Amino acid sequence: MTYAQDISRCLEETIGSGGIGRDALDAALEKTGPVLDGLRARHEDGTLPLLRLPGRSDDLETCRQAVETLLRGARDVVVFGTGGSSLGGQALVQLAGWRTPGPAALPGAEERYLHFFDNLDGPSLQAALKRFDLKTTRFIVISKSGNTPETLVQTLAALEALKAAGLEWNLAQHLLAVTEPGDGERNALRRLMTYHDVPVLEHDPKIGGRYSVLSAVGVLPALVAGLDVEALRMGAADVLAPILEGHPPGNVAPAVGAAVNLALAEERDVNAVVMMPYADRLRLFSSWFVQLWAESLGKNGGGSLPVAAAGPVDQHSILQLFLDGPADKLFNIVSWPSAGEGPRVPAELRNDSLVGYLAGRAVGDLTDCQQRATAETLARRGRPVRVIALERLDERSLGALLMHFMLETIIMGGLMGVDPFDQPAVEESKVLTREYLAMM
Ligand SMILES: O=P(O)(O)OC[C@H]1O[C@H](O)[C@H](O)[C@@H](O)[C@@H]1O
Repeated sequence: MTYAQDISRCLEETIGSGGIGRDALDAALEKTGPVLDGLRARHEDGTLPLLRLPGRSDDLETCRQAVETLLRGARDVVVFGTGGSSLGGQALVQLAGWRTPGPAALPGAEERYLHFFDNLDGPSLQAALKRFDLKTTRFIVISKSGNTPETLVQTLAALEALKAAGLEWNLAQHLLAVTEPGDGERNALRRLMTYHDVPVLEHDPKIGGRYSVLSAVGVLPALVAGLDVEALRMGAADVLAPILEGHPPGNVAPAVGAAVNLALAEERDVNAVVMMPYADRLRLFSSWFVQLWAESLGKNGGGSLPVAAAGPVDQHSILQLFLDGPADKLFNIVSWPSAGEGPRVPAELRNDSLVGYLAGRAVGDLTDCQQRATAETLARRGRPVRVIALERLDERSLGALLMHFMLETIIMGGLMGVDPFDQPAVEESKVLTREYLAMM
């Protein structure tokens, strides 16, 4: 396994009354049994294609070719898409160093820059389209439905800018889209792309946006960033295997995680879940998790509030509240073997009265100790903490982490009796937005 899950500090026997009893955990775990059976059945009959993705590689070649073509002569790659059509890709490419402090270019021989426009904002879009050298700019447009107005408006603006720059004759070189199959009757993005002869990759209609990170939706940006996408899928397969092999729930890490969540909610009124990785390269993983957990489980008056945090930086902002505020949260600390990593403080400073304690230590030594200290301090305060310790920080373990939380979320949906794949409530404001637009 590419990670170890430690839930000991979620238990009453370790942290006192803030934790759950073994009986409550066992009862919750037992409830996951039928949900796991259901997942196995859906893998078998193919009705949940997310579960088939880890075992597939046939589609990766298509993605690779599309990216290779798109990148010819490219300097800037812009990804349009929002929510599940963007956050997974962002979480993946951050592993390659994207949006970590330092130079903005992607690592690699050529100078290449990646930009995700996942929020709609007129002035920033206009300024960017003006500043990009459109001859060397490429657009990857991702929308499952093909009808999300944010993404459509961005794409239409980019098309106009490309035309104004005299590049209308070569739009197929500048754009690549991912959307559901269909004839364009109901899918505006597909119709637009077909009209302009832009290549389109298929988005499986049965893989919802927030579960699509392992599909072309995440794979395309990952390939642009030079990541090993096969390893990503392998990591996901590692997590899925115990479910498909019919292991008891206690041996299925995502089932254990879901059981802990359920028992803490029912027994200890826990209503928030904090995701706190100790790595710059996992900060956007937390953002991806927020959408996954919130949209999947926030239903019928239930669900717990996902909070994206990061260590050690948030020790200097929100940790006070975590330790001493309401005792209503589960903390997930994601660690990796950082000890020995990064620059080292000169050993000669060992006798310095103020920094001597850092002498000879690598930066990673400090973050490793901080991560352990935070987990332990929370536990000593009676706050439930789960530690997910990655064996390494690489594609395989990130694939595992992503799959773990997709499965944990789906299992949690089963335990709560909600459909983890829909988001009916948000549709209402979309309808109202259209009404307001019509009245303007
Ligand atoms: O991929 P799209 O169809 O454009 O959808 C993008 C996003 O927008 C919607 O509002 C949903 O709430 C999200 O679950 C979805 O990921």
